[in-house]
Amino acid sequence: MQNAFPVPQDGMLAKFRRLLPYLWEERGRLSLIILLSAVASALTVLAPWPLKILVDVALGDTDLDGWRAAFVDPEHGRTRLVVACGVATALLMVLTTLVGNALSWLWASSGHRMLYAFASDLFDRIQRLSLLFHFRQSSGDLLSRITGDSWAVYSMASQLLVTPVRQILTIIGVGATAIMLSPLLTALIFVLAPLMVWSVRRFGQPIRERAQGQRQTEAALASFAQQTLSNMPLVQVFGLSQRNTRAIRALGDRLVTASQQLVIANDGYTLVNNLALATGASLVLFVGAQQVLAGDLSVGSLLIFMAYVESLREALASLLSGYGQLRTIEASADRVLEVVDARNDVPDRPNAPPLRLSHPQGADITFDGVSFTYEPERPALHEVSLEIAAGETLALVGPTGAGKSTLAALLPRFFDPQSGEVRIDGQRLPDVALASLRAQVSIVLQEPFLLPLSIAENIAFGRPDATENEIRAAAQAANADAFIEALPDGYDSVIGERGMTLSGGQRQRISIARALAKDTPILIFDEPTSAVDPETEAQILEAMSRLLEGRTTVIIAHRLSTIERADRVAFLEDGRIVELGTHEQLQRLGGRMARFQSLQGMALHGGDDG
Ligand SMILES: Nc1ncnc2c1ncn2[C@@H]1O[C@H](COP(=O)(O)OP(=O)(O)OP(=O)(O)O)[C@@H](O)[C@H]1O
Repeated sequence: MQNAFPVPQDGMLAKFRRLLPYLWEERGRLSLIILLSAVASALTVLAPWPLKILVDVALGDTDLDGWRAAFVDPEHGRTRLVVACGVATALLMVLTTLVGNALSWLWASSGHRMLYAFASDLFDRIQRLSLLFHFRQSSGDLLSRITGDSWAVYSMASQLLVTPVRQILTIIGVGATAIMLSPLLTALIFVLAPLMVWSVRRFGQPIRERAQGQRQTEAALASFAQQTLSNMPLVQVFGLSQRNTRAIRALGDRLVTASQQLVIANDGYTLVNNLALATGASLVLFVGAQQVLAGDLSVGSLLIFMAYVESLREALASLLSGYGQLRTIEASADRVLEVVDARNDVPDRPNAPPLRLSHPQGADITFDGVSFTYEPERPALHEVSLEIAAGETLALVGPTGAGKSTLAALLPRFFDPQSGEVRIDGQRLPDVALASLRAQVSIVLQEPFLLPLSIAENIAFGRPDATENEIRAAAQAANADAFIEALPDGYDSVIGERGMTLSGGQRQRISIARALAKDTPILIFDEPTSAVDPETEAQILEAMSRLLEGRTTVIIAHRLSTIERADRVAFLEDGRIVELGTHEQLQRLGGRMARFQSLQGMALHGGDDG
């Protein structure tokens, strides 16, 4: 499928800068997160200190800035200091947990708020893009951009702001405290830590690759299952169930292998991680012990260093892994910014006036030298000119691919012609507010479109303020009231709920009722070709006649019975109107339309109610 997006050219930082407004919206919470991160870093630095004081002062003989004198009283020996160290350790642990919880809570709420604000803006943007864009872009791809790639804004805040602030503060705090205790050991851990992190990262790479492999297999399995489930009639008629089950099992086997490989890679990573930590810790222990023996370092300070080795390794690893994820985040940012930057083919001019209609019934429609092309080399419409008078019903007839749907789609501005213009009551469509134009147009599609809502809601779709009586009146006029009333929940029956399904003819009558309820002066009707029984067809035709009254209707007609109801017929071939007139005129002319009709005789007459 052709991609509807231009290739993004910006650098990584420029892309991230464009997502900053979403972070700015959360500035209050983010500031609090940064403040709490500083507290968390301070707690990490303080955590091993009670142990040092316990070892050096309470158990040993060092007098640390008068601590010994203050806490070790001659009466109770060292007990008071031991208790104080125990309480301090417990307090630090509780505080660390509480601050960690507060941080998780704050980040969960503001991170997700940013994510959903961004995803809903993206969804809104996608809904406004022209149908041309949607023809070119698969809905699955757009869905993955909304639900998957919009996480870029969350990950960006996390990896470029929240994590680095916390880890850099920890590194500074740990580094400064360590230098005060022993510059030599500090130098050693600062040289060792990046090496330890590098070795861990080096062996961590296969995990990412294997995790990706596992996700791809999972996605293939889900997509295969989804395709199978949505094509059940085909699966059953062609007896594909066994073949499909074999394919699912094969995918399942691949998934098992991928999961095993991931576990092996994870175990290997943990092993390297622990080896790296053990090497670093034993080197610090060795050099530190020499210093203790030489009287240059206390035992408690050595214990602090041992704790700091782990804290530093953790902080650096987290910083580097965030850095490693930047490319992935950038790839997602690209995909969401592509949607943000996608050119809107049907721009809505700011401050455009609303469409003003000048007839009591319907509106004059003019197609003036309109050309349109989906793909450059295959024009779908060639300089089509056509006038439709207010209140007239015009049937568009022609072979498949002639351009009937394309011509009709220009009216609600699903897309704009590349040349020529469309006017309603003399006003060029791009000159009026898009919403006001679409408010005057109803569509009944060949494939009736119903949402999993109640029948009443489906009818009132284009006019949410319709009263119960108006909904019922529309259903009655569409010959739908009787079958709706016969349903267990009547108008409150929800489509698709508890197996509630409707026949093609019933669905069609609901979509006619919807158009009647919207009650617009302009109607586009794509006539259903599906074979319905003569009684249902007669009911649809009768409902359709009521629908056409007092409106300007463009009807893509496939049946003789419909063509005969139209005031005029435009016969299209290869994107051109080749004949135009009343049905009788075109019959008498004995030209393309008459020939087409006689060739299509069976289809045109087959469903006719006459
Ligand atoms: N989404 C699209 N992308 C590319 N080309 C398209 C697209 N839709 C239609 N076309 C092409 O434009 C031309 C006109 O198509 P259109 O659907 O308007 O014809 P139609 O007369 O309504 O046909 P049908 O009766 O089969 O619905 C055809 O050549 C078709 O292949």
